[in-house]
Amino acid sequence: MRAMTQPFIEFKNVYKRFGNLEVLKGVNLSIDKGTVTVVIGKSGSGKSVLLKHIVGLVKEDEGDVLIQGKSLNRLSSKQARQFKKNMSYMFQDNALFDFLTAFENIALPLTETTRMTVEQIRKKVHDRMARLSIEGIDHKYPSELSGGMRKRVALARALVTDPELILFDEPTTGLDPIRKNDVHHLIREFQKQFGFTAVIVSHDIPDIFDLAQQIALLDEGKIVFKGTRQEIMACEHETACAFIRGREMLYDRSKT
Ligand SMILES: Nc1ncnc2c1ncn2[C@@H]1O[C@H](COP(=O)(O)OP(=O)(O)OP(=O)(O)O)[C@@H](O)[C@H]1O
Repeated sequence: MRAMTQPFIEFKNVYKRFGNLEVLKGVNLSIDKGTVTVVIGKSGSGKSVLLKHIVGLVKEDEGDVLIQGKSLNRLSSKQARQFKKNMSYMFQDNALFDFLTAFENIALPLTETTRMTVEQIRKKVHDRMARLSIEGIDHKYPSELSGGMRKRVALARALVTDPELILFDEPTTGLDPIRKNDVHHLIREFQKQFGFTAVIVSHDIPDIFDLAQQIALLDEGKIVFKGTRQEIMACEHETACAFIRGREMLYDRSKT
């Protein structure tokens, strides 16, 4: 019975501090398999730190992060390897390697983590490139591509291993509103097609809500609101409402 309802990822009372700075102060969040969760919150509130717990780049001081009911810290090295293999991420700051071509960037997770042949890799990479409409740029370096194209290459790389889980940290940073919507659309389409679980940190409010089954607001070190798009937009939760109203005003201004 428990197995039926077990979340894919669960933060249980997670605390994290850096020196004197307490960033997470008892985070509780459940993420179900195959769903999209959007994490919002003020700049510096700890959204990236939250994501980095899942990747293992940051370790909690107190509490626990569970993957399918098992503490990340208690996975055997084989289980940890398996989990990492089934996960990919698209982070704003380490999007692509400048010294690798578009093809090499997309192929990298396959060359690093699988024993696929050169031909199998070529097929897989070209399939993802075709689905993202970026054929013919195999030999281009990131510096030769537009911002929107670079995001597509990063997305192709995140998708190339058929991961069960993809973490997106502000995947549309630096794009204009049209290209932002373009990336949202691609994430939504691929999530529907491949069914991966997604956790997206985003400031694209309210547009990003269209993708999400669950929206979580991180504020003062805690998840103070969890709900659907309809629930947050109904504006019945004071903090969540104030946050999205503030953001919407900024968002509308940036569109004009
Ligand atoms: N490795 C680290 N060492 C020290 N401080 C850190 C570290 N990582 C994050 N922080 C601090 O933790 C706080 C939360 O950072 P985080 O990047 O998670 O915020 P965020 O909500 O993602 O912000 P933004 O929306 O601006 O990207 C910040 O004050 C940051 O400086």
